[in-house]
Parts: sequence; structure tokens; C-alpha cells
Amino acid sequence: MTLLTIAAGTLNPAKLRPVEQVFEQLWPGSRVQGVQAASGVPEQPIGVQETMRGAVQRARAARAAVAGASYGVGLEGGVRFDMGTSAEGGGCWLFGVVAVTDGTRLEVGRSAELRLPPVVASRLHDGEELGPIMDELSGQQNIKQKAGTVGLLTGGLLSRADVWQMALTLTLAPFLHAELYQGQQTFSSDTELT
Ligand SMILES: O=P(O)(O)OP(=O)(O)OP(=O)(O)OC[C@H]1O[C@@H](n2cnc3c(O)ncnc32)[C@H](O)[C@@H]1O
Repeated sequence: MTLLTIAAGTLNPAKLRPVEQVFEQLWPGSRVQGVQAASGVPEQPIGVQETMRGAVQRARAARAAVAGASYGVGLEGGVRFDMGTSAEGGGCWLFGVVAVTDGTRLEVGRSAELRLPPVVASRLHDGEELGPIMDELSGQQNIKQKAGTVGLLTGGLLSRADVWQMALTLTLAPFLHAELYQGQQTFSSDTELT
């Protein structure tokens, strides 16, 4: 049996662990190699399109960086504002985008979302990054590499890793059932996302 190598475009344990868990369950013995992969988008992506671009870029860069990798996986955290800013009464949502490529097929999926508190939303709107804001509010360090904002705001019932695990699993469906998705994918591998 050929063992798969998966390149994941991150060194963050809260992302690497779920990637390892998902691939280990689907393809026992597969090896996940984390690599630093540039997202090409700002540290704090805003909006679905920008976050998607970051995930896709990371997936492609990771696969290119790891010799023999069958899959490249990119995970990018983002926030989005709806109905304007929090000051105007709209919500601010935290979500993640997962991109997976095997060099031909490129699949992109989104996680479930968490509504962020207004105090966090307005600081994000002013240009701050979520990680440092949540570290400050929680009195913890580097929360984005641990249970994450999701862990903090759900009483630990769900962690950032849990959310990635589900989003990645869903994104992989077309790879698991390629025969059913033939001729259709969310993006062709050379599609430039706008
Ligand atoms: O090491 P990498 O893979 O870059 O992981 P990251 O957590 O730093 O980066 P992301 O691209 O996933 O997320 C973008 C930013 O959003 C913030 N962020 C996202 N999810 C978060 C969470 O659950 N808790 C705290 N900060 C979060 C954090 O500031 C990130 O730098």
C-alpha cells in the first residue's frame, strides 16, 4: 500500500492536529508534513474572498514545497462583517476556509461561524488582529494555537481544532467520491480567485 504524504501550509498545532486526525482516519498511516506557506493576504483576512485566496495560496504553496506530497492543504482564518460595522448594528463573524488540492482538483470549503462580541468586532474593524485581541481579553497567551476563540467562547465545548476538523472533512468529500463529482469542481486548479 502506498502511504500518502500530505502537505499542510501551517505550523500551528491547532490546525496541524485536525489535519493529521482527518487524514489518519481516512488513510491510516498517511504522513502530514506542516510547512510555512505564505497566504499572500493580510495577517487578518477580512471577508470570504480574501480568506479563500489565502487558503488556496497556502494549499498550493504547501504542496509545491513538500516533495512527493499527494495533497496540499491550506487553512485560513478570517472574519467578516455583515450589515456594515458592529457600530451600525451588524454582526461580525469568525470562520475558516479550507482549500485542498491534489494538483488537478482544487476544492474549497468553509467552516461554521461564530459571532464575535461587539467589543472584539469594533477593534477588528479598526484594523487590529483577532489573536492579540483575544489574548488580551482572556489573559492567555497565543490562544490561536490552543483552543482558540471558539474554545474560549463556547466554554471549551468546541475548540478551534474541532471546527477545522469538520470543515476539512466536508471539503474532502469530492476527493473521496471523485466518480460522483466528475466534470465538476468548485475551482479548476489554475483558476485565479478574484
Ligand atoms: O500559523 P498560521 O497557520 O498562520 O495560523 P494563524 O492562526 O496565525 O493564522 P490564520 O490565518 O488562521 O488566522 C488569521 C488571524 O486570525 C486570528 N485568528 C483566527 N482564528 C483565531 C482564533 O480562534 N483565536 C484567536 N485568533 C484567531 C489570528 O490573529 C490569526 O493571525
